[in-house]
Amino acid sequence: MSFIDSLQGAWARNNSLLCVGLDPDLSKFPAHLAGKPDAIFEFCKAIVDATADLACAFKPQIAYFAGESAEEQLEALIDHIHLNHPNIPVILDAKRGDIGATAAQYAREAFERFQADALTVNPYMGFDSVEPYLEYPDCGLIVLCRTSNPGGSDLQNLEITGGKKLYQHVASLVAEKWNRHGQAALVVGATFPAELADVRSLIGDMPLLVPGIGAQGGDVQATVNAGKTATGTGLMINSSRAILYAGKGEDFASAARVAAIATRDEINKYR
Ligand SMILES: O=c1ccn([C@@H]2O[C@H](COP(=O)(O)O)[C@@H](O)[C@H]2O)c(=O)[nH]1
Repeated sequence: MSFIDSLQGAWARNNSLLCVGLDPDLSKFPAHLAGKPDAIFEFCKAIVDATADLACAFKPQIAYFAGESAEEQLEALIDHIHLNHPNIPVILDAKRGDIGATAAQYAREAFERFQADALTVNPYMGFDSVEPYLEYPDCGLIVLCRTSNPGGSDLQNLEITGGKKLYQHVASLVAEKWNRHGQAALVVGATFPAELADVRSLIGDMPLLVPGIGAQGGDVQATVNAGKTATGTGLMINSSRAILYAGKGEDFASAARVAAIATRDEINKYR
């Protein structure tokens, strides 16, 4: 099944636009996991199993695994999700971007080694740097457009030809030219709801991955109002730290579930 079909199924089945981010930071783990060789896998598996009926997607951020030389635990985690929660797509957040020959290897890594359903990519190097990912038409290609961090404005808000801003150009370029197989989505931060509404007006119903609620303080009501489609979907609203570290003890997964329910329900209030 394609990423887009799987996402649409999860939106409907779980009645949820919540993407649970998997950013495993050992320094924030509960004490009983300290020193365990597979602590990252065990932590993330418990979060996944506690939230799978509440989510439309899972988003592991590769840096948290690679920084601990734990890529094998990432492979095991994605295998676990596919086996036990086959209807929830996995977005590998790696923000790749390089010349075509290298991008082809990044595509193999994401879609063949890790078996991710979608990958985040950086558009800065242009079309030939994203073309290799189009060889995997069932996999999602999620392109950075207007990121949630304050420094995103340094380049993405620059006015380019015709008074357009760079992020607006990226949105239209992806929607009109790069999305040859209907597999594309964009990243737009919840911390910039006006730009989120602007991007939605440029791209039709293309899905948006929206980080920035929770720990980054983005407003849920403004985010949903700005980004939803006419059917009240179109969004993967990510929260990582606010869910993962909602509890500090052995019951961390139950605490994460409570936080995920509250977030899903708040999102649903405004759909
Ligand atoms: O613009 C962007 C793109 C990606 N991210 C990633 O999303 C999560 C956010 O984590 P929180 O703990 O919910 O703040 C993290 O993996 C980032 O790398 C983003 O924040 N903004």
